[in-house]
Amino acid sequence: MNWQTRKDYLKQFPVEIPTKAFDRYGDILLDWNERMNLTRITDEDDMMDKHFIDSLTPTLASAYEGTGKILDLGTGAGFPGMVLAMVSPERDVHLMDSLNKRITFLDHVVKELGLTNVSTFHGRAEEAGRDRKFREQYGLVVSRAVARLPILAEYCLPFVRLGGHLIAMKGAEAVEEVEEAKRAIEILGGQLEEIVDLRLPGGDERHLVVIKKVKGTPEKYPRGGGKPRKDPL
Ligand SMILES: C[S@@+](CC[C@H](N)C(=O)[O-])C[C@H]1O[C@@H](n2cnc3c(N)ncnc32)[C@H](O)[C@@H]1O
Repeated sequence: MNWQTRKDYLKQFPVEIPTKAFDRYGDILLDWNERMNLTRITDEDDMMDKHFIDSLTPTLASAYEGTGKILDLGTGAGFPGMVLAMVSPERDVHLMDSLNKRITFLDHVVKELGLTNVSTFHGRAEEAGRDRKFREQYGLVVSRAVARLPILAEYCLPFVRLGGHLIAMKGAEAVEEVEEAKRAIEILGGQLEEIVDLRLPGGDERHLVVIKKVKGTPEKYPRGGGKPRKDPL
C-alpha cells in the first residue's frame, strides 16, 4: 500500500506506524479472502483508510491511554484489534469473535507477523460476558461494525472493569445511536464520557463514542438466547 500518500494524515496518531507489517497483514488478508469471506474492502486506498487508518483512531481518545488489557469484541478479520496490537506492542490485546473461521485466520496472522501480545478467543459476547475469566477484566473494550449501540453496550460493558472504558467506533448515525442507547448505558453501569468526531482521509465521517464504566453491570446482563439483539434495552 502506498503509505506515503497518507503521510500527513498519519502524523496525528500518537504511535509509530509499522507500514511494512501492515502491508504483510493486508497481503495475507487478500490472499485468504479468495477462499474465505473476510472482507468486502479490497481496493488498496480503501484498505488503507477503512481498515488500517480507521482502526488507528481509538488511539486518539484519551481513554486509550494506559497499559491495561484491551478487548476487541466482534473483531472479524482483526479490525481494529490486530492493528491496535501492532502499534501498541506493550499492551495485551484480546480478539474475540463468534465465527471460528475468523479465529483461524487471526491465529495465522499472529503467527506470520510474530505478534506476542495478541490472544484470540472464539466466543459470543452473551456467553463470554458472563464468564469470570472475561467479565469486568478489561480497562478498554473496542468494537467496530458489530451492532447498534443499545445492543453493543449490552455485549461490551460487562467486559469493562470499573473505571475502564468502551470505545464504540461509529459512523454518521453516532449521535442518534447514543440517544437510542441512553437507557441501556445507564442500566449496564456506563456513562457517556465523550464523542470524538473524525474524518477519514477519503472524507468519511467517523465518531468514537467513549463510555466510562462507573458502576458494576447487574448480574443479569448480558442476557442469553439472542435477547440483546431481539429485544434491545
Ligand atoms: C461486520 S463484522 C465487523 C468485523 C470487524 N470488527 C470490522 O469492523 O471489520 C461483525 C463481526 O462481529 C461478530 N459478532 C457478531 N455478533 C457477535 C457476538 N454476539 N459475539 C461475538 N462476535 C460477534 C461477527 O462474527 C463478525 O465477525
